Amino acid sequence: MNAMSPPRRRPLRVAVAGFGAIGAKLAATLDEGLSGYELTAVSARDKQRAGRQVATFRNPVPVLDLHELEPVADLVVECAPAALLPAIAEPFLKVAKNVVLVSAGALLSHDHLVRLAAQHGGQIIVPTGALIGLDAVLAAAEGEIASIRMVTRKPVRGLVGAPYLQEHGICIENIKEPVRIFNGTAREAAVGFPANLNVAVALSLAGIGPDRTMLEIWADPAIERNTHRIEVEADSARFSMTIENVPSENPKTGRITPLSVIATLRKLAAPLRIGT
Ligand SMILES: NC(=O)C1=CN([C@@H]2O[C@H](COP(=O)(O)OP(=O)(O)OC[C@H]3O[C@@H](n4cnc5c(N)ncnc54)[C@H](O)[C@@H]3O)[C@@H](O)[C@H]2O)C=CC1
Ligand SMILES: O=C([O-])CC(=O)C(=O)O
Repeated sequence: MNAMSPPRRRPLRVAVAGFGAIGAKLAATLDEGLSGYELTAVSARDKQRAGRQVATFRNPVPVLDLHELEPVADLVVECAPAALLPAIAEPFLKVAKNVVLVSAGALLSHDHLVRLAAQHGGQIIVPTGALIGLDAVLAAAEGEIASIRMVTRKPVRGLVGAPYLQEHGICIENIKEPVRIFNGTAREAAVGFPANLNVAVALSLAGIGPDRTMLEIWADPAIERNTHRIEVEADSARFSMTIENVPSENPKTGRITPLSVIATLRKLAAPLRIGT
């Protein structure tokens, strides 16, 4: 290398844990080429099905069990059911490697993961995901935020099966009008709606925490999109934002979510970073 040539860094080896609506799109994008990264493995519940999909990649990678990912990757992206978060993140954090995660709601019941990152020097990175505006919320949180309120509206098929509905005997399958099914804190929502409200927890962690971030959830038979409206009152600014997400093949997950993960990875490796 002469004095003028740029330093060459070896691409970061990435494992994608979970191969559903988010993981399959992310893995395919990594396979097509994302500067600074190399896909080295994926993990899926149905290994044969994932194997058939991965076989069509330019560079097919192995489909491994979760505990086999750490030795073959520098970074893991968690895109699996929330309950698997510790099994995915712990092996990486224990050896000071970074974890990008989308099941943000699960962080509240597994906050030891943040201590593990601090103890060993790794990092947990939570993309904005299906939400909007965490940059402004983070900036406002450097001052004083008086209140954050979010209202989520989802089509019925984006909410059915949530534990909160079952526990409270709430049946939404045949509703004809919008129904408010939850009014509480982000912490309570994470327990009651683990596959639906990661965004509320991400918002709370960016802002004033899960016990002060207030949330309403509406089941609305007339809408097609998962819609989140946020209202923030702070000493630096007042702002409100709405995002209307096109559902992916998983009706609980907005199509923008894997794109947010891809943008996060791109930003982590970029010579120019835009946004907070
Ligand atoms: N932060 C955000 O904005 C958002 C977060 N999410 C969350 O992201 C996570 C993933 O969402 P989707 O991709 O839509 O889910 P999905 O249900 O489409 O995919 C989950 C994947 O995990 C895999 N899986 C299940 N058990 C496994 C095991 N033992 N080992 C390896 N893989 C296993 C499944 O095979 C499947 O491929 C969920 O927790 C969801 O709630 C979803 C949407 C937005
Ligand atoms: O809006 C979406 O598409 C997904 C969502 O609410 C979440 O997982 O937090």
